[in-house]
Amino acid sequence: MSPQGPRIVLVGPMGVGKTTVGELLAERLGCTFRDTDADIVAGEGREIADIFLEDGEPRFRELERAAVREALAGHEGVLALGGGAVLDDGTRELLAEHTVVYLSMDVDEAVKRTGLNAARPLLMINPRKQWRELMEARRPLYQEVARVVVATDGRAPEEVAEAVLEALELKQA
Ligand SMILES: Nc1ncnc2c1ncn2[C@@H]1O[C@H](COP(=O)(O)OP(=O)(O)OP(=O)(O)O)[C@@H](O)[C@H]1O
Ligand SMILES: O=C(O)C1=C[C@@H](O)[C@@H](O)[C@H](O)C1
Ligand SMILES: [Mg+2]
Repeated sequence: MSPQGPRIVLVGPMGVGKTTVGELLAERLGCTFRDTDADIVAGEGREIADIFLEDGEPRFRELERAAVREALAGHEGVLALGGGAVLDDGTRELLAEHTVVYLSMDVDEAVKRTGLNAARPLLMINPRKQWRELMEARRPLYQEVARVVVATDGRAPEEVAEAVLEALELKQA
């Protein structure tokens, strides 16, 4: 158990429902929701896509590691991390001892959820292949940091939130 820091940390691929489910969980637990992607945008005064373009992914991962460190130390509600945060060794180390939940989905669900989204240019070209490769590379990293895995396929956000509370035995009668 982590006596301080977030009650729940959500990890998982983009579009899996970290924000939607995180806000529901915060409501259920009577605490606040925070998202490290939003912290980075606020801190930098730039959109994430611009940080990637202007400074490159390695710099973004450094900023993300700092944002995760700060949020783990200073936020006591529900915390969502960026979809690629687990790629960084240092960020994964920071997550040890925290209550991390991996929200998972299969490739079909990922393609359905994100669709042809212009905000995700990487996924415009052969989205199924991109998703398969991304999931194969990241699944072991999500599993490494997570205390529990909650599948989101075919479940409404409320059902996913319920399953998270059940898995963590945080459900109130
Ligand atoms: N369980 C669910 N079933 C169906 N649709 C969902 C579910 N959870 C979230 N969605 C929808 O999928 C989209 C992405 O959800 P959300 O923004 O919560 O994901 P995210 O993990 O926070 O994504 P990002 O990594 O981009 O921040 C939204 O349109 C949301 O309404
Ligand atoms: O999957 C990823 O690598 C990313 C996911 C987003 O949450 C952002 O953190 C950023 O767009 C990178
Ligand atoms: Mg989100």
